[in-house]
Amino acid sequence: MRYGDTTAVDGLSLTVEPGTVTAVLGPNGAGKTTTIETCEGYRSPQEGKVRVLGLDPVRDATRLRPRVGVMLQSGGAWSASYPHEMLRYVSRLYADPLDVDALIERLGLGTVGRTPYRRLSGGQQQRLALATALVGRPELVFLDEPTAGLDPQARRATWELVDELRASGVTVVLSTHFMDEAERLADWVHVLDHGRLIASGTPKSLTSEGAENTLRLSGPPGIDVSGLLTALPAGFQVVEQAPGAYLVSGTIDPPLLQSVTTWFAGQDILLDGIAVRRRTLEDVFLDLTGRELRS
Ligand SMILES: Nc1ncnc2c1ncn2[C@@H]1O[C@H](COP(=O)(O)OP(=O)(O)OP(=O)(O)O)[C@@H](O)[C@H]1O
Repeated sequence: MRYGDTTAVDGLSLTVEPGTVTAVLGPNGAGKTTTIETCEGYRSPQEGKVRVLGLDPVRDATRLRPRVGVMLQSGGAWSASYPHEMLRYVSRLYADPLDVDALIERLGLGTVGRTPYRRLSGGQQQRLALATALVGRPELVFLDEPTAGLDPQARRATWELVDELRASGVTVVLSTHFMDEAERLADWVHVLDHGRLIASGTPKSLTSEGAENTLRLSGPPGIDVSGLLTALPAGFQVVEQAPGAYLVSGTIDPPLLQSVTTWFAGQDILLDGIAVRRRTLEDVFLDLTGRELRS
């Protein structure tokens, strides 16, 4: 997929298994939305082939529309419409829709019935977009950043809905910038960068590759950790990830933990947090895509 001189999606090849939740991850501009919108039939690729439920998303759009739910990153709503009105209208386009009132309650939109779409908060607009994607009982749902801008309660409610969709056999493809969300929800994760697939696997397989776990320390900022590095066996890494937050990577075992705390005691530094954790998907993501801010 090219936009002028920009190649947004570049030789990407991936498959989504029916009945699973797949997360598409990647830094800003990686090509996630373009990929998803191409699968939704909103964009035609200049090269390559897309099949959704065995059909061509552009040529067979009329056959696909009743079977596919779409939540766009933004837009897609009539600005003057009320949430109930809009959802009821959309529901009537489907043969066997969900109960609109129940869905409205479920997504916490019961109290905003008389507020036009344009005056809803960003999070309420997101929830209405999610309801619109689900009301037709789709077999396959595309959710582009479904929890962006949601408060923690709404985020959890969305996660539960996605769990239920999977339990009822619906296939879910979502993009997200929340690594904990991908780890919590996804059966399969695809990481894109510069329009290419750079990693693919279950959250568990991706996080168990490389270092087994990490040691996270918190204490005063700006400690010179080069001395600690020399006190540890070869092959370990120590970085100050954020002011006062230190990460030791390598195989963390009890003697290693002892070496670390002994070194800090020798420096007369009192740490206020020590935690041994396995690598998170966020660690993997930053390793794969770098820590620098993208332009
Ligand atoms: N309509 C367009 N015209 C020109 N360039 C575009 C257009 N849409 C996207 N792009 C470019 O294509 C690339 C991929 O964009 P895309 O929106 O697919 O990325 P993304 O991974 O979804 O990003 P984000 O996480 O910021 O939503 C970017 O470089 C973007 O600037």
